[in-house]
Amino acid sequence: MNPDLAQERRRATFDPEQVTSLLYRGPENVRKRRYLQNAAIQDQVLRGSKPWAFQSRIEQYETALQMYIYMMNKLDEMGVTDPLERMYYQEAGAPHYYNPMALHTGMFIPSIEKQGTKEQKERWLPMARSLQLIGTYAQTEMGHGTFIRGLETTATYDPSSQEFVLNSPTVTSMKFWPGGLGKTSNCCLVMAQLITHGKKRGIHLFFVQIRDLKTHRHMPGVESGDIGPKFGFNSNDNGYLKLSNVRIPRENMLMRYSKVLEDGTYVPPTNQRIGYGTMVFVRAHIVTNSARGLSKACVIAIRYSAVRRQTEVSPGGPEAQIIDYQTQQYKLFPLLATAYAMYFTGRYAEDYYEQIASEIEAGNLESLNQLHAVCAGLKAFSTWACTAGIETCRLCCGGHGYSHASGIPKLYTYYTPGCTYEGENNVMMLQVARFLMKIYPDIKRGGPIHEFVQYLGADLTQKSCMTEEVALGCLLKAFQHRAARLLSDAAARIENLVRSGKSRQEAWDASTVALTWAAKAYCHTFVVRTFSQIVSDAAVDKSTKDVLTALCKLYAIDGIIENLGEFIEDGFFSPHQVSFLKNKLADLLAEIRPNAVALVDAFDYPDKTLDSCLGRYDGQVYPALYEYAKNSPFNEQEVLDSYHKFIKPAQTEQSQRAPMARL
Ligand SMILES: CCCCCCCCCCCCCCCCCCCCCCCC(=O)SCCNC(=O)CCNC(=O)[C@H](O)C(C)(C)COP(=O)(O)OP(=O)(O)OC[C@H]1O[C@@H](n2cnc3c(N)ncnc32)[C@H](O)[C@@H]1OP(=O)(O)O
Ligand SMILES: Cc1cc2nc3c(=O)[nH]c(=O)nc-3n(C[C@H](O)[C@H](O)[C@H](O)COP(=O)(O)OP(=O)(O)OC[C@H]3O[C@@H](n4cnc5c(N)ncnc54)[C@H](O)[C@@H]3O)c2cc1C
Repeated sequence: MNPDLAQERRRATFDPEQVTSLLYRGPENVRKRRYLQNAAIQDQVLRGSKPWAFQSRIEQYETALQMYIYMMNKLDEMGVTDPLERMYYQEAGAPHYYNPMALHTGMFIPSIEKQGTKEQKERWLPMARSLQLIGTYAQTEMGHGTFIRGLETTATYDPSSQEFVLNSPTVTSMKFWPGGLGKTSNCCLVMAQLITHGKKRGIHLFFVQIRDLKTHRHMPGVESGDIGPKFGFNSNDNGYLKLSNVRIPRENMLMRYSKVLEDGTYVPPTNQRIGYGTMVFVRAHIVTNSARGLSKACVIAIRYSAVRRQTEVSPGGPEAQIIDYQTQQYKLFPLLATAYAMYFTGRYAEDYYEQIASEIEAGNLESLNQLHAVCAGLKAFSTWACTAGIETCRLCCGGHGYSHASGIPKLYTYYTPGCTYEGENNVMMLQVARFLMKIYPDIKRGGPIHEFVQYLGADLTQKSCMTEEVALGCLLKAFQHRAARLLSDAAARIENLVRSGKSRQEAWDASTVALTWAAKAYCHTFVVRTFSQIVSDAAVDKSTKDVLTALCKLYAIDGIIENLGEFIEDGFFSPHQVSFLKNKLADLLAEIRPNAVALVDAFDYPDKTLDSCLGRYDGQVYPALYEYAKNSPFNEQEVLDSYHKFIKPAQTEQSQRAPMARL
């Protein structure tokens, strides 16, 4: 054990086990999580041969497939059915690979479960669970990802044969990006424009078999393939799909909410957006996923910062641990606080999703819009925070952060597409703004509205209650004030533009930056509120609560300092109050410092999950880096063939022109 890291753990003022328990919802869940992680870590088959980063793309794909299929079988044998528990096992078993069948379990099966009729579930789910059907969610096209009402793939109903005929009429209508579509899947749910009786009825999901179930060759009229290497996700065959007069039976349209009868009569759903449900479900889960990504980067960067020593503080004295530099703390500790904030908010988002989803199941769609706004906003807010945070962690590791040995570049390339997939973040924020603007008149009137948004009607002339002590309640009020004011500013801007003669749509289009500010501020407030609520309700001892409260305050204060203009432009904070905040920020960095390592230990990631030479629990960073470097295929030969092919001839040629000087 590295002595600095051992010392850090002795210095902690709280029991990390209590925090682990809070993060993973109780000691029983922690026990199960550890059991599954250990089972994966100890499994020889999952050890792998060659480090992930040294493999070709095809090798990465094949290794990922082999490992995930093995793990699916193992999980079935162990009787583990809960998706989260399955994920814990997989995360420890194959942390380096993005599962080529992720869309099968993450979107294909859930879509059938949520949007299929009883008969459709009976028909497809057993086959999907036994991998006879391997499916994906094929919505995005080359020409459209965001504006899904503009999708071009058509599904035209032919009453004479009671079939739908699917077509990709243009190059841009080709499905493009769906995970596992290229080579892995033999079927997919295709989002297509339904046409019956010659009329367009909007987009709907259709089950389409794209490959023969025995030979895996393409079905007639189907062309599909891999889209090529990407920034990350390279063990996944994100694919393209072109459909030419592909016929499927009427029963293959997912008909739980909307139907096409035998004669082609269209029965619309109660709410046209109910068919977007799978996206809402995934968005709710992306929040905790972002917390996972950012927390892993924090574990790596904070442990490494405790081990790494750089620069004599006084001439001839010992070099300081880099974690002792206040600037390093200012980069890392707010991110640590953000990771905790996102874990707690993710838990809230998942619980809220389950609550509203069961209301929807029971036929009550009243809260669908609000659920959509909450999930869209938190998905965007959390993925932005995660991606930016991972990059800061990488920079905090200096040169070694740039190596795959650190584990951070892979985290970055794995998490950054979260800002784009499942709804591009700016577009998601505009959906939040749309929801807020829609209820704004009710907010202003003081009409009955959900407690999430009540504060948005607050008196905007009020000033901050902040004192030198910097209470959490005052911090939350500051976020509420900022969100209310930015929303009011955006609304006022739209009204002014309308009064000046613009149409409502034109006024909206000319106000999307202001609307996005308002939506982000709303999401930020949501996170601060959730974090402070969970910390204040947490059943932990006083020393643990003190540490978590310090983290929560740091999250809030850092959020204010980073967006200071928005908090002071209307005079809400006085210059005096801003200096209280700045002083408190510095105090909190010092307060968190002795607990930083214990706070990352509390995330409880085994070394195998982190897959990082810098983030090892034992802090043996330097021997690990040396081992990793030795593994490079470059080092398999003392002299590479390329020396004889290129360098030697070049040297010979050069030396003929100018004879080599004696060394
Ligand atoms: C994977 C999860 C498994 C979970 C298992 C359980 C836990 C196990 C743990 C495992 C961890 C895994 C965690 C997650 C891992 C992440 C890995 C994921 C891998 C990658 C997957 C990527 C997949 C994809 O990207 S699929 C494609 C996604 N595409 C999009 O998101 C498209 C974005 N565009 C849209 O959503 C729409 O087009 C939109 C909203 C921009 C505009 O739509 P539209 O034009 O129809 O609407 P508007 O005119 O703007 O509004 C009209 C009206 O509709 C309301 N509305 C819009 N959307 C919705 C909705 N979704 N629901 C409800 N209502 C909606 C809107 O509010 C308006 O209402 P008004 O009342 O009229 O104002
Ligand atoms: C790794 C990865 C995996 C994916 N997996 C799947 C999958 O399994 N299945 C699937 O169907 N799709 C998948 N996708 C596709 C993904 O869902 C889309 O890329 C995403 O929805 C964004 O759409 P787009 O690419 O059309 O972006 P665009 O909409 O073209 O966005 C480009 C820019 O335009 C801006 N913009 C677009 N519209 C608006 C607007 N109305 N207002 C303001 N700004 C706007 C955006 O903010 C962005 O800056 C995946 C993508 C990636 C990267």
